[in-house]
Amino acid sequence: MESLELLPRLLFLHHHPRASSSTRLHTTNTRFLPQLGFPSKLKKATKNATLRSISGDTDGGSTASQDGPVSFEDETQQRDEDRALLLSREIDDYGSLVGFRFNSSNSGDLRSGEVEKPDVESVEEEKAKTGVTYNIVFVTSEAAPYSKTGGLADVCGSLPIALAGRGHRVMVISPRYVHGTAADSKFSKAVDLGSPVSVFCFGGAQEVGFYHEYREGVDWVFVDHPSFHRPGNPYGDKHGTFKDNQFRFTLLSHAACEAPLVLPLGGYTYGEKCLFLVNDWHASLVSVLLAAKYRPYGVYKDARSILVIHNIAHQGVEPAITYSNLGLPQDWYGALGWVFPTWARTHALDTGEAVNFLKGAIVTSDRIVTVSKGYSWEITTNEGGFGLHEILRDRKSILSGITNGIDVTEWDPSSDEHIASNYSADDLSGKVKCKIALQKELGLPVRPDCPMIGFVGRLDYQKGIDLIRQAIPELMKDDVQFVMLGSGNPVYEDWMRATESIYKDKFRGWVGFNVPVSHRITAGCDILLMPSTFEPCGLNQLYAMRYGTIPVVHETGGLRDTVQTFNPFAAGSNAEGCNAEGTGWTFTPLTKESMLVALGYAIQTFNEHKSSWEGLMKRGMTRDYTWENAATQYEQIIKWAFMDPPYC
Ligand SMILES: Nc1ncnc2c1ncn2[C@@H]1O[C@H](COP(=O)(O)OP(=O)(O)O[C@H]2O[C@H](CO)[C@@H](O)[C@H](O)[C@H]2O)[C@@H](O)[C@H]1O
Repeated sequence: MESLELLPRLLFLHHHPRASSSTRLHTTNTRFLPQLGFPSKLKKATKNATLRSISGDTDGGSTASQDGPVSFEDETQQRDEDRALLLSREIDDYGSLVGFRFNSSNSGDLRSGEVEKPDVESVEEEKAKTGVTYNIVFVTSEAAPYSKTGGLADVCGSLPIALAGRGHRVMVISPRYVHGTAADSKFSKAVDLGSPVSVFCFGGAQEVGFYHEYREGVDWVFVDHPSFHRPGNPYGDKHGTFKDNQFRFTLLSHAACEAPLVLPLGGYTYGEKCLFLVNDWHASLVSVLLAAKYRPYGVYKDARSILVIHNIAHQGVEPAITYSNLGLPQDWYGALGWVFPTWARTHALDTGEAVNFLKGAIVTSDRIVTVSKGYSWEITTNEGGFGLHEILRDRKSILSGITNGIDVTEWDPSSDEHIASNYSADDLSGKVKCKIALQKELGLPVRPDCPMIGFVGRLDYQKGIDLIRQAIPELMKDDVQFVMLGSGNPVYEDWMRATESIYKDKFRGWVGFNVPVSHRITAGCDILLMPSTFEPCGLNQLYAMRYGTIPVVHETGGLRDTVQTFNPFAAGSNAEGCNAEGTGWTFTPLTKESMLVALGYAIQTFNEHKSSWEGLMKRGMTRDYTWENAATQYEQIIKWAFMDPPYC
């Protein structure tokens, strides 16, 4: 079946108007067997493990075999011999191969990086968790630990591992950001696959390479191109946002569409029947390419795409004239076409016409997911949709919200290597040691009794820094300490430095991006403040609760969904607050006054009601933050996506 599945692709190569690009790739690359698109290097390794043994399809097998027809008995014998290679396969109701597992020890030489050796029982156990397994391809501009500016990286660094752990075959594709610094070592285990492809966009053929690392059950694939090799973060540097981001992420999207077809990861391509999880605007072109460039030629007709919106404020909007650069058929302009409202136009002759990448994916993807239920509703409102609310309302029937999980191994106070002392809900004694160590590190007076408030995040309008700025003079009158870690808008960075010099004994502003320090603040503080103007999910409040640090948050999006306000009078509670409810405080409206009231409650409870405070800490620390729950929900949405016909 694998061979049959590849057929449409081959037809496409002959009939596609842009066949020149892709055809050259497949027919001139001597690493590929002409009839199947399999690398010649694999011929030896798969000599016994013919394609028939993978698909169970005898027709497909005879087409595929290099050694002539093989009888059923021979085939069975071969299957037994190759048992170490092929552990299980998954065929859907239509006979298509939808998933398989194989023992990479036989093909270890083909797989770069670490070699996983699953045993048959554990693989079967994993598969039992899900019933059906899928080939899932995450496309993202950042994935921890390789690249990170925020929560997108956290999600794309940990959800794939959770899904792979449940038996799916999972690939993550993101750019290979290297620029000759120590940070490049994060990519050092990824090896060059030696299979560059040419993609057509921006007026010509652009050659991109692929690097690969197999880690924790996931194929981490990095798209290599000179435009990803420059100082700064994935989106910009000290001079601002890179001006060629549309080019860079168009490359990523084109490369991501080719990867499942051409990269023999662990010996086999992912093939056409895969599920693309496209994250935010940087990957949004994938959904449009599937519908406009591939599917009309029979390629990816069995694939589906799901758009995951982590932040609707960033949409990838560029002048309409850039459409012709994107490598899309001219008559698909409408998918990305976008007109700014009159008030947002810059001058009288401005027609407001633009291309909007995120809109393109909202229109063409098969399902849409946001990172919390609350946010999935908010983006359909005038206030929360950033201009896309009406289109989202139209697609409401395929819009869902799934609250993020977190990496509970990286964020575990009982084993965290970044913090001064480990602790858990059963033994909280280490937490105060973390606080003392943090106060020492920051040069603040060492006072375990003084409530310490923390903030960690991008210094961006979204994160409510203006509210903190307004509230600081009043807050600093209280007996508190406040530490902020963040980078971003230079205005806010300067303000943090200036505030530190005014309140030397109370305030610290750490300008920069520093993961170990973020762990130490999360562990050392008593309270974490998140006055976000909007927050699709928010991860820091989850990290905080897991570390026994009480979140005080604006009641919005995922913050409202995940933080429950403390209620000392819940049914059955006694004077000591036993059986009380809640894990923090939420406030609304988004004003300085209501934020200070919520902070006041938190400070008072910390100072005067120790047992209630401990209850708050323990309730937060013992919650389930794993990805299991979210992964199950993603599986459901994937299943629904495959039940419906694809967008075309
Ligand atoms: N200066 C710094 N030093 C070290 N670490 C820093 C840091 N600044 C931020 N971080 C880290 O970056 C991550 C930020 O995650 P968030 O979810 O809070 O926000 P973000 O807005 O980036 O993500 C978007 O995507 C995520 C994922 O879906 C949603 O939760 C969120 O609401 C949405 O806005 C956390 O791991 C945090 O610790």
